[in-house]
Amino acid sequence: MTATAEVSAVPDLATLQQRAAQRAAERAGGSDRLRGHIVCDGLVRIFKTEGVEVVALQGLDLVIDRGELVAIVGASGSGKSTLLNILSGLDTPTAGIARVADYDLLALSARRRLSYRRRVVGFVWQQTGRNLLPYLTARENVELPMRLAGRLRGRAGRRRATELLEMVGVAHLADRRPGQLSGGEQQRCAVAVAVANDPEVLFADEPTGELDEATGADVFGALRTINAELGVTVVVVTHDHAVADQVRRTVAIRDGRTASEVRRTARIGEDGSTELVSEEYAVLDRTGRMQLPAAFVDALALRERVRLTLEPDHVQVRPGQEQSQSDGGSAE
Ligand SMILES: Nc1ncnc2c1ncn2[C@@H]1O[C@H](COP(=O)(O)OP(=O)(O)OP(=O)(O)O)[C@@H](O)[C@H]1O
Repeated sequence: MTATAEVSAVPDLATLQQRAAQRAAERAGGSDRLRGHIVCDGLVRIFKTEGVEVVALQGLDLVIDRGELVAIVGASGSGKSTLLNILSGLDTPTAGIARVADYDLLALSARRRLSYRRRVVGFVWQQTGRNLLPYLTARENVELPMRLAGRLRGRAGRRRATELLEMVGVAHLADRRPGQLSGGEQQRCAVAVAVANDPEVLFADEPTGELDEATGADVFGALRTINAELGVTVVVVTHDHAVADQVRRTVAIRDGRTASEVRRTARIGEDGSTELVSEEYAVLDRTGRMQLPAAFVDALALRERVRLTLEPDHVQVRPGQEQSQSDGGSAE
C-alpha cells in the first residue's frame, strides 16, 4: 500500500464529526428525537474546583420546539442556571448534545460563539442592573445592541426601538434612564433590549425574581407578547408559580436531570367557558429511567423500592412490601 493510500484511508475531521453525530442520534433513539429548536440530549456539566467534582447536569434531556414558551422550574442547586448558561453560550458542556437553532454548542469556535450570542439568542437576567446601562435612556438601551451589530439605520432603527418598547408596554417611558424606572419597568425594557437584534431564542433567568406579584405578571406578560408577536422561542427559569402556572409547558429539573413536566391545554367546558387542563408527565430517558414527581413520593411516603405491575395500558407503582404493610398505602 502506498503512503498516499494510507493517508486517504484516514477520515477527515468533518467525517468523524458527522459519524459521531449519527452515532449520538442512533443512541438517542433516532434523529427524530433530536429534532427541535433547542435540543439537549444526555447533557453533562461537571465543575472541578480544588480537586472536587460537582456534577451539575447529569444527562439532561430536553427538546423545545420553535415558537414555544417554556418555564423551567427546580429547587435551588438543581442545575437550572448551569443549563441556561450553556444554552446561552456563556458556558461549555462537558459531554452530551446541546444544540440551539442548529448551532452545536459543544463545538463552537470563539468567532461563532460570539455571533451566536449576538444574533441567535437574547437574555434577560434577574438582576435588573445586569440588563440595562444606567447612563442610557430606555430607548438608547434598546438601540445599543442594534448599533453594535451595525443594524441601526437612521429612522428605521429608531422606529424599531419604539415598536419594541410599545410591545412591552413602556414606550411612554422611552426617555427615562433605568434609575427613573420601577423594577418591573426596567425588566420590561430589558425584554425589549434582549430582542432588539431579532434573536431566535430568548432566555430569561428569574426575570420576576426581585418583583412583587403584580409587577412580575406585567414582566411575564411582556415575555408572552414577544413570544406571540415575534414568534421568538422563550425559555424562562423561574421560582414564580404565577409564571410557571400560566405557560403551556413547565419542565421540572431535579438533580441535574429533567424530572417531569406539566402540559396545559385549553378546553371548552360544557357551559362554553374555556378552562386550562393540566397534565403531569414524567420524562422517560432513552434507557427507560424516570423520576416520580416529588409530590407523589411524599404523598405515599415512597422510599427505597416500589412495586411495579404492568397492566394492559398502564404501569402501577405501589409502595414496597415492608412499606405497604407498615403504612397501608398504595399508588396507581
Ligand atoms: N462554577 C461552578 N463551580 C462549581 N460548582 C458549581 C458552579 N456553578 C454551579 N455549581 C454547582 O452546580 C450545581 C447546580 O447549580 P446551579 O446554579 O445550576 O443550580 P440552580 O438550580 O440554578 O440553583 P439556584 O436556583 O439556587 O440558582 C450546584 O451544586 C452548584 O453548587
